Amino acid sequence: MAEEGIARRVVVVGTGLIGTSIALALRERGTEVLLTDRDAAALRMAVELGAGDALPEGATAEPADLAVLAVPPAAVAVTLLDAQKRGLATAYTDVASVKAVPLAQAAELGCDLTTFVAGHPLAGSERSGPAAARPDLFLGRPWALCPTPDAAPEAVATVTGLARACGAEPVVVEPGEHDRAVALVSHAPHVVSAAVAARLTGADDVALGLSGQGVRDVTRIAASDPRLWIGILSANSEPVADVLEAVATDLAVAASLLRDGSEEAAAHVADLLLRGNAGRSRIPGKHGGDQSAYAVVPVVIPDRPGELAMIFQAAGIAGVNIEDVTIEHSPGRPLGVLELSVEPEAAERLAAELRARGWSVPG
Ligand SMILES: NC(=O)c1ccc[n+]([C@@H]2O[C@H](COP(=O)([O-])OP(=O)(O)OC[C@H]3O[C@@H](n4cnc5c(N)ncnc54)[C@H](O)[C@@H]3O)[C@@H](O)[C@H]2O)c1
Ligand SMILES: O=C(O)C(=O)C[C@]1(C(=O)O)C=C[C@@H](O)C=C1
Repeated sequence: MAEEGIARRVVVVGTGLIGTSIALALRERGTEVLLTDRDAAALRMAVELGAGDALPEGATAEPADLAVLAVPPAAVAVTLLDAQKRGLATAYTDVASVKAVPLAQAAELGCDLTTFVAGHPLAGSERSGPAAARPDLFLGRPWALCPTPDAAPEAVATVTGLARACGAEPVVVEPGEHDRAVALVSHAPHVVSAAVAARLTGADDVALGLSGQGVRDVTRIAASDPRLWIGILSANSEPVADVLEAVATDLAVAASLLRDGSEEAAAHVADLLLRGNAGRSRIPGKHGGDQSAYAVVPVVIPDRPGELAMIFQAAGIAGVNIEDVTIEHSPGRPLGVLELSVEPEAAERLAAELRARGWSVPG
């Protein structure tokens, strides 16, 4: 170990979106990374992206400090068994979106659970494969860790160090609790997104042509790889079904109230919308903070090269840290609205600096 909890040499098994993103984040910190994937093209691309070197065939001369198994949930247990038989590393972790089933499979296969600490970074994308990988994917995101009672403290320290090295916040949670939690905040939302997107398969050109940002936001994750997601959902079926049934009840009640058409019925629909506002406001912002804690400074920006860079530079000159950024494009016009989230006390200073430099800052 170079320093406590920080691995010097890491093997990444599975060079898709998550494995390559972890490898890139580690490479930025100078960690030696060895890569392997059963798909030769995915491995080659990860190597070309600078994520590390290909792991030589057969056992490595000296076990790495850590092997990260970034394969689909159904492949975690067999991949762990194989990696442990090859003596790839002194500690092992996975990144699968579901935890209880792969852990039970690993125990059943006779894997060594003293060196394995199951993990799950809560960051990703609707895109798969190494081409979509980013070293900053995990910055400020939670990274669930589910050590079993058998896990050695050294293995827990090494895997905690991996999460921190990728810029994430480790959160220790029991596997069953993890799976129920992600059913609510990740897996059921995925199915709901797919159900909304599925309505569009029969949409005509007029309807599709009127698509705004709302439908794009609600359906972004519906573009994900169905093979990966069926593996996730079927390994967490009961908790996901519980959430989907509750959502389906809300939707069925809303539909019947809308058909009713009375003022009283509309008030009940409004109640669902208000519960939606309340639920949405409970999602933590960056670093687990309250997202409503930031003030938003809107800036009208012409669609010109270098515009964003100049705005960020002006924020730097004003000594204002930008916590988050969104861009709303104005369809068919060479304009957009940039929304800069900043600490409330910095909002006026930033607005004044930007106005002084000629940008339009409404409000
Ligand atoms: N996609 C996300 O947003 C996301 C986020 C967090 C965690 N995860 C989890 O990360 C894991 C990987 O997902 P991904 O999005 O990177 O998928 P991906 O399809 O981009 O990459 C998976 C890689 O694993 C390889 N692979 C599959 N089976 C293998 C095996 N038996 N041995 C070696 N390599 C094998 C594939 O060839 C592929 O390159 C999954 O367990 C998933 O649940 C995904
Ligand atoms: O942002 C996305 O594209 C994701 O769907 C990422 C997301 C999530 O639901 O937040 C999806 C599955 C993972 O297990 C972790 C993260």
